[in-house]
Amino acid sequence: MKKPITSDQMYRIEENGHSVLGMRRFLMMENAGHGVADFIVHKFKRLKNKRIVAVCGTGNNGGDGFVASRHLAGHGTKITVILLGSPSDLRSEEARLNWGIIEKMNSIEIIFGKELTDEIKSRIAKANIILDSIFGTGIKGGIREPYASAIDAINKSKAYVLAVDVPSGFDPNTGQIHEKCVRADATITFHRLKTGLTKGKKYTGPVHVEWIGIPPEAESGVL
Ligand SMILES: NC(=O)C1=CN([C@@H]2O[C@H](COP(=O)(O)OP(=O)(O)OC[C@H]3O[C@@H](n4cnc5c(N)ncnc54)[C@H](O)[C@@H]3O)[C@@H](O)[C@H]2O)[C@@H](O)CC1
Ligand SMILES: [K+]
Repeated sequence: MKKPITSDQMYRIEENGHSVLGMRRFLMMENAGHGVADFIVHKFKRLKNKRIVAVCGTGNNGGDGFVASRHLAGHGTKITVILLGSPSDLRSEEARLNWGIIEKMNSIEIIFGKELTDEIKSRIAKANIILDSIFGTGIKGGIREPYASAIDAINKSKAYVLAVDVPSGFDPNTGQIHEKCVRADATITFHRLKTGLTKGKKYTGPVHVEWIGIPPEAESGVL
């Protein structure tokens, strides 16, 4: 197994890949989102008529959820993207780019807002598959609303839950919980294991590492 890394090391590797090697962040996000979609396609041989709900935050973890949803749209599924926030809160260029694409897709239902409305709760409750794209390596401090209620709603649902990078609420470095945490059936993490993911499977389920095309040379000077 390759050596696990901290979230800070991951950001430095990403920055080297983007700025030094020209492997742009939007390409990394494309590979991450495609990896998530591919994982679901292989896990569920028949996706037709499955209700997939991607619950997304406003950072790049959410952006991975937008990309995964776009890839899954070709499989005859019913996909809903829930953005917990406003599109104007999307922080990075790559998340905004991918939001701009799914906004134009009739095959994806989009719901957004800063509160966990009954409509959002109902979509989560009725889902067969949930992509947990609320927080990844950018998580800091206690969980605020509407995220705390969204985590509760995901944990209450009977859906298969795939955590994108880390379960939301899980500290990628220590494996500790930020008050509450998505309890995932499986986790797909990117580039390398994060150190916290080696600390027990209660919240993560089995962890799959997806290579997202960052050249190994980007690790130079970091590891
Ligand atoms: N590092 C990399 O090389 C790559 C990262 N990608 C994805 O990007 C993620 C990291 O993205 P970001 O750095 O944008 O961070 P995240 O998307 O993990 O989270 C950041 C967002 O959550 C908010 N937030 C953080 N803690 C909170 C709390 N306790 N309560 C409420 N809001 C909180 C922040 O204000 C921010 O809006 C990774 O986990 C991964 O999924 C991928 O797109 C591919 C490449
Ligand atoms: K997540």
